[in-house]
Amino acid sequence: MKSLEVNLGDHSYPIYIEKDGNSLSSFLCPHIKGQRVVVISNTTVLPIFKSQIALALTDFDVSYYEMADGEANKTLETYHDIMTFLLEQGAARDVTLIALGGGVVGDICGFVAATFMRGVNFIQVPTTLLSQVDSSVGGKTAVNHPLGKNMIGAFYQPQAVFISMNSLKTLPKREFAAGMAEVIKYGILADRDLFEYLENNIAAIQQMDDDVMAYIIHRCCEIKAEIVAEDEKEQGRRALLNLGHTFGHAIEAEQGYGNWLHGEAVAAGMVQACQLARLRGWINESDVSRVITLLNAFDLPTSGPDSMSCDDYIKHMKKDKKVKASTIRFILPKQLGQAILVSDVTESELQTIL
Ligand SMILES: NC(=O)c1ccc[n+]([C@@H]2O[C@H](COP(=O)([O-])OP(=O)(O)OC[C@H]3O[C@@H](n4cnc5c(N)ncnc54)[C@H](O)[C@@H]3O)[C@@H](O)[C@H]2O)c1
Ligand SMILES: O=C(O)C(=O)C[C@@H](O)[C@H](O)[C@H](O)COP(=O)(O)O
Ligand SMILES: [Zn+2]
Repeated sequence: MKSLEVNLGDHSYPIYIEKDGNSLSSFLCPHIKGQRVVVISNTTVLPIFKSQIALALTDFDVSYYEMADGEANKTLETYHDIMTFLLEQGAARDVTLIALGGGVVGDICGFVAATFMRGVNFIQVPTTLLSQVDSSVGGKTAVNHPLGKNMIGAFYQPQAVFISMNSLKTLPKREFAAGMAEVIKYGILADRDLFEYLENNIAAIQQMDDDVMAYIIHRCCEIKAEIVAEDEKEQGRRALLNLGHTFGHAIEAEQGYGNWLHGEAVAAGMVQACQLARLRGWINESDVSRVITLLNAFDLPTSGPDSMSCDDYIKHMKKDKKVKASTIRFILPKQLGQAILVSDVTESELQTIL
């Protein structure tokens, strides 16, 4: 068992990382405040882990909410259904919500927790690689709007994050790859050594070698925890975690939520960001090729959908949350391992790379 802390003063919390999930009960229970627990999960994940979570929660009064699977259900309608379920179950301010699943479940459960009776306790138990390295940490909670990704949400931190690497064993290959896109993102934006470690350990990652995955998950959580501790509400540096997302969110919204997985859209978006940086002479052709080669190793897309025009991207990117004074802002790599926020990308530059 490894653990690290997200240092946020009076709302600091631990991230536990374990290989087999055996300590679920001993690490989870101290973070549950009352007797009532509602586990929010989905129709794919709950059947796999219900007996394990039920065993860990034998001392509590537990109910389960199973949402439909998929990004297309990260909506206000599902949010409303969960609220109705909580009220019908008689949940009160002393309830603890547990998000058991990937980023979709985590984001929606977090938003419910932030707003049910103006805020209740919640714990993240992420079961996908993407949610273990990214979405369960940092307190961004949200649902999608047809006009834009994560448009309705709140910053609301969990009480704890419990990662069992064992859960990756049942994860479909395509979902594992989508998680690798966010892993590669950390290498590009913050840690050249991590990027090189990924390049040097492709086979071990593909085989989900325990030690290699433990290192990767821990390092990604460490980078995210450090950035979030410095800038919880994205007033500055946290925006760097959005590398690839300005383009990626446009792809997800334009293609219809769930058709491109979030990680796949981010992969294509990171290549587009690298190409913009290359155009400006910041990173060289060989760095762009290294990013593409690494993404290719996990069968991730390295360009956007052929059907999308530059205008299609711009239409969505104009609604991006980083827009300031009507200007679309992008995260671009200065070099491998360092990224910056830029506000002066021209339409002509976009036309060139898209
Ligand atoms: N809040 C944040 O900071 C943040 C960060 C990154 C991504 N996100 C959001 O996260 C979402 C993507 O998350 P995701 O990639 O985890 O997708 P997801 O939640 O849709 O999970 C992917 C698929 O894997 C299934 N699954 C989950 N765990 C499993 C397991 N152990 N075994 C078998 N199947 C399993 C799910 O049912 C689903 O079908 C997007 O909505 C994205 O916007 C949020
Ligand atoms: O935690 C963050 O900050 C991130 O940007 C992480 C991203 O990987 C994640 O997809 C996030 O949900 C995007 O945030 P948004 O504010 O662009 O919706
Ligand atoms: Zn993301």
